[in-house]
Amino acid sequence: MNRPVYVLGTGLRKFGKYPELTHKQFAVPAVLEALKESGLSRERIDVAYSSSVFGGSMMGQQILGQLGLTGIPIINVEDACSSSAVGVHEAAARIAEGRCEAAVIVGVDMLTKLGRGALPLNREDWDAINGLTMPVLYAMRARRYMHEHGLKAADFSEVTVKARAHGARNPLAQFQKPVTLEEVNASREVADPFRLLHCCPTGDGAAAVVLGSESLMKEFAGGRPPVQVAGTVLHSGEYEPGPYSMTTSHVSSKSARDIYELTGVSPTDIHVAEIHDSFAAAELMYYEAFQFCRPGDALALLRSGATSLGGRQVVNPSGGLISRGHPVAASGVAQIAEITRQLQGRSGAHQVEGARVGLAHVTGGGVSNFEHGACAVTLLKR
Ligand SMILES: CC(=O)CC(=O)SCCNC(=O)CCNC(=O)[C@H](O)C(C)(C)COP(=O)(O)OP(=O)(O)OC[C@H]1O[C@@H](n2cnc3c(N)ncnc32)[C@H](O)[C@@H]1OP(=O)(O)O
Repeated sequence: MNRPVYVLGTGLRKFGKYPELTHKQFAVPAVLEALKESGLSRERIDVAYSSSVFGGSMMGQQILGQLGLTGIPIINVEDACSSSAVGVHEAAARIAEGRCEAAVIVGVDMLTKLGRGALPLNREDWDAINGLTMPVLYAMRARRYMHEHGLKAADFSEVTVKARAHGARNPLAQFQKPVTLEEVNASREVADPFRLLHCCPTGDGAAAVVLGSESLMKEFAGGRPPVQVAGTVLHSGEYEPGPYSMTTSHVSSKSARDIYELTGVSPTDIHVAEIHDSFAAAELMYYEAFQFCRPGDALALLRSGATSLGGRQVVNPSGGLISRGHPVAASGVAQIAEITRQLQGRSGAHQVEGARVGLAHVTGGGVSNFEHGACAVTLLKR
């Protein structure tokens, strides 16, 4: 059985710093917003998926219990940055297979509670013991990319300038102030070649979506254009014992190939994408993984303006992880909510005009000998 699945509702909190709130307090309004948009009463929700990497055990029960959404399966999903997109992947499969009619998926993380500095890593992991924090891991990949394609560190700054220009138009972004190339290049060094403004920030965030079957979509469309989940793909990296390459994005390239094959959509059909720009260099690498350009042409694509608002294939209109923010477990579902609103023409000053096909890509999890822990891609169509 393979039934169509739709996004019935979205809930997005403004990302930022909320030290006075608990995870539960911050996430509940996102779920309420998504439920309200969906038009579904709580009794119509069959299953819930909840993600929080740093919030602690049973976060789903804490959030949904507050809303009286109990007595249904509540499944807590942890797959680092991809966590809540994995929840969407699983929920969509349940609905497509006819095992349920409606699901709510929520992601929340409050990273400011962790204090300053890089995100804490697993102290039993070999790479982590050797100091491979996320900025360092991506810095190594960026150095290799510079070597292979003749880029300078300052070239990555152009990604940040675009991200911050987009974020400045998004009232829900963590950073809403544009920056200049000079400001990015003058920001403090974090991990060569990255400076502070090449990195996504740590911050607090929560987002939710409600997915449902076609019959529910018809019953509760609420006057908004229906947005279908045309396909989802989930891959974990290959395990490679011994020396392995950290400089390529095999798992994202494989996920991109698979989503195009699964949906019959080609790279040039994508009008809008939210791509995992955790560090500025990553956005360029992922242009190539998603075949928006040939290997080595990513900087030229960026400079052409094609991926900026007003361009033909806009990447990260929300500001992406660099400007909208990256509260780990909230990011995947936030991207999917963002693309849904884009396809429905509801994105205000950062609207991609005429967008009908969009994708969300999130990848993460640093584990020794794995390229990435999990990469999730969701393709949405109006
Ligand atoms: C495998 C995968 O692919 C998984 C992934 O997604 S990897 C990505 C996961 N996320 C990360 O790794 C987060 C990356 N960023 C960081 O670790 C941190 O931002 C950092 C280490 C670069 C800086 O942290 P820090 O030095 O402790 O800065 P902090 O004390 O928090 O902030 C100082 C100021 O700089 C600002 N700031 C911090 N990080 C910033 C950033 N990345 N961009 C812009 N401003 C930033 C803060 O807002 C703050 O400003 P105010 O004083 O005005 O509030």
